[in-house]
Amino acid sequence: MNPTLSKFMLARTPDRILHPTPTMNTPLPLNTGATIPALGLGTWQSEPGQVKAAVVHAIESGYRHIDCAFCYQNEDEVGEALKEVLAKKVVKREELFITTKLWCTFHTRVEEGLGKSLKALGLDYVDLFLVHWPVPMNPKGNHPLFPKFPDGSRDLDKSTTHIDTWKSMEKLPETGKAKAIGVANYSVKFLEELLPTTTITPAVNQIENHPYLPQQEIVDFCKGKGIHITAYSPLGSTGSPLMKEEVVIEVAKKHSVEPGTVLLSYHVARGSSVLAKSVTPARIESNRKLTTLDADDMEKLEGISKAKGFTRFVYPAFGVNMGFPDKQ
Ligand SMILES: NC(=O)C1=CN([C@@H]2O[C@H](COP(=O)(O)OP(=O)(O)OC[C@H]3O[C@@H](n4cnc5c(N)ncnc54)[C@H](OP(=O)(O)O)[C@@H]3O)[C@@H](O)[C@H]2O)C=CC1
Ligand SMILES: O=C[C@H](O)[C@@H](O)[C@@H](O)[C@H](O)C(=O)O
Repeated sequence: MNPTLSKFMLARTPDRILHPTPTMNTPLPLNTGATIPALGLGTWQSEPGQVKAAVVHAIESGYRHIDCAFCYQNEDEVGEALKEVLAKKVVKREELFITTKLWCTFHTRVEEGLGKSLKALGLDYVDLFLVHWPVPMNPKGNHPLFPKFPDGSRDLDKSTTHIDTWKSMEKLPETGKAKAIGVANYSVKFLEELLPTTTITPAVNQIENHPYLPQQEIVDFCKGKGIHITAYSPLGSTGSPLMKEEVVIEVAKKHSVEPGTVLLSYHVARGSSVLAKSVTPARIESNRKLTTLDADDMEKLEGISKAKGFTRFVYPAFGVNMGFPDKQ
């Protein structure tokens, strides 16, 4: 083993680097006994008209993990892509890892929410079903996805809580329609509320995560509870601003790789899986590459937010204290 890596693993965080030679489909363990491929293709803001081709291209070029959500309003097109690759026998269903998410206006209609996604995706089951945000919104408001009050604030459903939502989520694995269940955008505060009430521990917490927002507290907390972290917006979301970050470029040059490779590999080095969105064929291909980062690389990447502070790119105006340390 690389002596620097070995020193890092022993001296700092013993089991932090799980896969010294990661690949896009390195299987990372979930608390269900299943595994999740290290890299997934994101589909948020992938426009209808573009997302089918992106998903087909990704699967044909080796991706096995696709991240979807009902509120992305493109699951029918993702479904067309899945139908095509399955019909062409590029891949078998059981070789794919498909995630989707329960939208906020469906917290009191969990089975119905999953059913809508399954229908759009053309699937009998998903590998992972996540509560998208721990915030129920009014199912009978003035919009099916984003109900608002006249003053523009989000119309929340205060008659129920994310804890009630999880009780309904827990009924899904026995139906076979969701192999695993989990959460997204949960802070330590919300997990501390939820975990004492559960019969099934969430398999995954999908969170915004990148060198501008390392979220060490929730990463460590989840690790202690056996909850796998999936990192979203690893490139800094729309426009991929982190690709231009000097330290990232420096680490990429050292390894003769693209900055994207560094940004994606950072998560796998922490034991997390990671989602990168692109509808551009060359980027979908380039994002497949992961590399091994050593202790010095990780320290440099961790130094970015120490020097510049935190930046969170995805913070919808729910008007709720999410318990994120960078937002208090
Ligand atoms: N649970 C949740 O609440 C959330 C989940 N997610 C999930 O995570 C996924 C990834 O996060 P997302 O916010 O989309 O952002 P990413 O960090 O993946 O960045 C996407 C942006 O980077 C561009 N890009 C992709 N690859 C490259 C490359 N190699 N070089 C230059 N630019 C590149 C894309 O452009 P282009 O497409 O034009 O190529 C797009 O503008 C989402 O799509 C979604 O599936 C994201 C946010 C919230
Ligand atoms: O998954 C991506 C994001 O969470 C996205 O679904 C939300 O930011 C949504 O657009 C909102 O405004 O609440």
